[in-house]
Amino acid sequence: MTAPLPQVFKLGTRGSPLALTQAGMVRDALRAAHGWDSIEIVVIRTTGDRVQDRALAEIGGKALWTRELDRALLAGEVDACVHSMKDVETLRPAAIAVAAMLPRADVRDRLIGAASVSALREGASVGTSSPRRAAQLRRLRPDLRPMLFRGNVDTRLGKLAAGEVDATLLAAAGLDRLGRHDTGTAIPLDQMLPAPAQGAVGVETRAEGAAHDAVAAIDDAATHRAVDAERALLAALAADCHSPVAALAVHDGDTLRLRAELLSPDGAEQVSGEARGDDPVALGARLAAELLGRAPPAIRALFG
Ligand SMILES: NCc1[nH]cc(CCC(=O)O)c1CC(=O)O
Repeated sequence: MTAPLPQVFKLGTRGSPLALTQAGMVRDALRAAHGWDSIEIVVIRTTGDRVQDRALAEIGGKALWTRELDRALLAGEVDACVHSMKDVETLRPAAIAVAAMLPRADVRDRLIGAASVSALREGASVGTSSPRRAAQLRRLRPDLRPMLFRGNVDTRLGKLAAGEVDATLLAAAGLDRLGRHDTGTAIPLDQMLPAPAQGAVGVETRAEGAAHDAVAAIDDAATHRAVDAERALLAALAADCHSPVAALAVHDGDTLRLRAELLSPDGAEQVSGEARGDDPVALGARLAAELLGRAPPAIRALFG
């Protein structure tokens, strides 16, 4: 039996300004699709929100952004949860499904504090706690010094303004959603390939039931297929958040073109490649295997 839709549809989210903006976008899309006027946004504090002083990779990884939201979803306290797909583990509980993704935003990273990576002064410090961004920066410029940098977008921009670092990197998607269209300069994709799923907002529901089917009505299939390919690559690599991995799938007619890059943490070693295919999951797995097969030992040791 399928559970009926509740009177008030509850949308779970983290409480950061970006998370709330994204939840509002999902609410608006559900309202437009179904005419619902009773959608309540329920803020749930996650472990990732509480722990601000250490790199996520040290304290347990991406699950820290979803655990409390998963629990509320499975307990029926909310009907759906909104996530940045970039922050969602590839291995998810079987009773939870990604019912929809919103149309993807600008996938690039933006540099804030200099006009380009080459314009940064010799030895500049760059605030980031992303192993991918740190490795990519050092591959481009071994003199740069990545510095641990956490907190939400406004916190990071505040630390930059206070002079704690010379520059920082943030996803264009988050900046744009916060109305910060003029903050920073986009780094070209051939210099910095984004994180898998960057720029994609996903909506998870319980795998079965009316909420799943109602949310599926707002799915952007093109975004969903591309992100599925990127996440399949990540899953096949058995990557964790210590592993510097970049990936981007784009549509080329009916086929997907997936590019990916694996790096050593210091950026000294890199392996990259691309593949095309129709089945997102098979494509991600195939490119992962191909890259691992060619990866130098320093990179292969980070995976599996
Ligand atoms: N890890 C934090 C996070 N998760 C999603 C985004 C940006 C929005 C997106 O990629 O959809 C950000 C901030 C950032 O990386 O600058």
